[in-house]
Amino acid sequence: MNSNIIKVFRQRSKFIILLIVLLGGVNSVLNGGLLMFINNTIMQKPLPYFPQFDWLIFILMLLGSLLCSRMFQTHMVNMTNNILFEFDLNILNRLKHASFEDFEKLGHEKVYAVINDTRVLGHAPEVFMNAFNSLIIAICCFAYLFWISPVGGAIILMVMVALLVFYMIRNKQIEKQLNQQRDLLNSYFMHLNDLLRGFREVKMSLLKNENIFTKYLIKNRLMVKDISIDTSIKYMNNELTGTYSWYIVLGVIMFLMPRIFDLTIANTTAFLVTVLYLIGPVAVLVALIPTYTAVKIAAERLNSFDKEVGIIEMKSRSNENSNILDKCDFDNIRFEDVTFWYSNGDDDRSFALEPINIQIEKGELIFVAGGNGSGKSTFAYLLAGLYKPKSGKIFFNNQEITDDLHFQYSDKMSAIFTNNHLFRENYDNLNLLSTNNVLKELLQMLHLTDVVRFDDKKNNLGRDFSKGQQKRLALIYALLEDKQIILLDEWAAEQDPGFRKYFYKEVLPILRRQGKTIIAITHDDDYYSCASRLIKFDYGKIVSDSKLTDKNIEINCPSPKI
Ligand SMILES: Nc1ncnc2c1ncn2[C@@H]1O[C@H](COP(=O)(O)OP(=O)(O)OP(=O)(O)O)[C@@H](O)[C@H]1O
Repeated sequence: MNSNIIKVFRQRSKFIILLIVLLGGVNSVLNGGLLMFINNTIMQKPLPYFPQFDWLIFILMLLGSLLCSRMFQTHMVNMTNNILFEFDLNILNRLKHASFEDFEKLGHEKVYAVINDTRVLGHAPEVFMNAFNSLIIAICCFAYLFWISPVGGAIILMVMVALLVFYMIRNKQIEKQLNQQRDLLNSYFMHLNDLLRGFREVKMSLLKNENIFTKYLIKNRLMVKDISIDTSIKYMNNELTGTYSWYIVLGVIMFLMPRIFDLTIANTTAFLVTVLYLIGPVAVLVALIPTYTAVKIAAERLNSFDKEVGIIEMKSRSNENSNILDKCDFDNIRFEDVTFWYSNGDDDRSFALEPINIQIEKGELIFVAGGNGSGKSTFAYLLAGLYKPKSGKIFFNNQEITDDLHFQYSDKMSAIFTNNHLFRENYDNLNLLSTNNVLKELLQMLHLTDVVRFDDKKNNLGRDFSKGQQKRLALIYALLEDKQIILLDEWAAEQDPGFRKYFYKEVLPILRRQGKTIIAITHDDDYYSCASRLIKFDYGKIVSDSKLTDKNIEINCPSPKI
């Protein structure tokens, strides 16, 4: 089982675990005691001590058991919920510190499925503790049976062990099916993700609508249903075998044992009552087998999730380097022989960027151009610190960006990617109130004044915008973040021709005058002359890098003070 999961269990206070085990143990012994008490009363055997107070002892045992039971359950509820919380926290922490690269490889569906796994794991202690209690009761019962008749006790023990072996063997087959079910859950979330994100496209095509449901989602559920029925029937068969084996045991006690071992009626009755009493705890122990299998599978999946997301040591964020990049204003970024590639397998590179050597200076307005698939966005991800170079180095103000500086490096710039996401909440704590004059000027600059709806209560803006308006709003948010470097990936693609011209000829120069360094990926060759530098990519390689004349910088345009 994964070391992290064990850590979550181990982190519980030893005292609480000991208390729970103790309470469970005492309760089980009291339960066993109550059974013997009842048996003795049936057999009309008086108690060896204080027989005249048997009723009081019975009540005291009952109260003791109730009290232990209640305390045990309360602690269990607390522990289970704390563990569930810690599992959630563990996953959220992983995501918090995960790199974009790891997350991209992982996919959304695995995150959803792994959250499911934590639910299974969180309830594990409860089940195991109940099983532990049942085991103690079973041990007490067997001790009692051996005490009444060692041979009889041995026979029943043998039957039980045989049953257990039978269950274990059958369970091995079921485990494979449960693993299959878990794989199907992953792909179910993947298709569901496709459906929910592409709902509009699905509704536009009868064929797509039909296929995504029948060939993927419903087919997946059908397979899960079939496997689930099969495993449930296997478990049911196991349980029926178990239950009816008990009746055979009862038959042996009733008809065979009195004859073979010469048991008295009183002893036979004691045997019967004890075995009947044993059915409950043994059933709990047997029910543990599927739970154990489910827990094992969930733990393995969580383990591989941990590995895929990668572990980033928290100390790397808290060391003395932590604010090394904060201390200085942006001066330059330098790529030294930076390479990157996507791979299908171990050595199979589907696309590779050839070593990049460039230097970006403060105040530049760089356009990055090139055909589709030439590597512009991959370069942008490297520049943004979302991808780490496979080889080579990136320097920020001559400071090498080592692994522990990557998050800070990314934080130095604002980026708007092609498939930019507008968040529902104001996670950046921006001032989005209607009283913010800077915001008002930016809205004016990007022609959104009449479109935007302020929500002063939530310090947020309404979200009903067209694609082009969303990009403009994203740019406003990026400018409110007030970072010195702005990275734009085909930002103007959704803008109308008039606004596009205004953007290239007026907005970008204003931003430049304010000291921003802008790197914009663009296919708008009509406006390449607006840049101070043009970098062209082709087949993963920079094929040209030319400085242009700064003719568009001095434009008379109202300049918002940001
Ligand atoms: N996550 C990924 N995994 C594997 N290959 C990828 C991934 N992202 C991009 N690629 C591949 O890398 C190559 C370069 O892609 P990139 O997105 O950098 O091109 P681009 O120049 O930005 O193209 P476009 O102008 O179409 O946006 C493409 O061949 C693409 O198939």
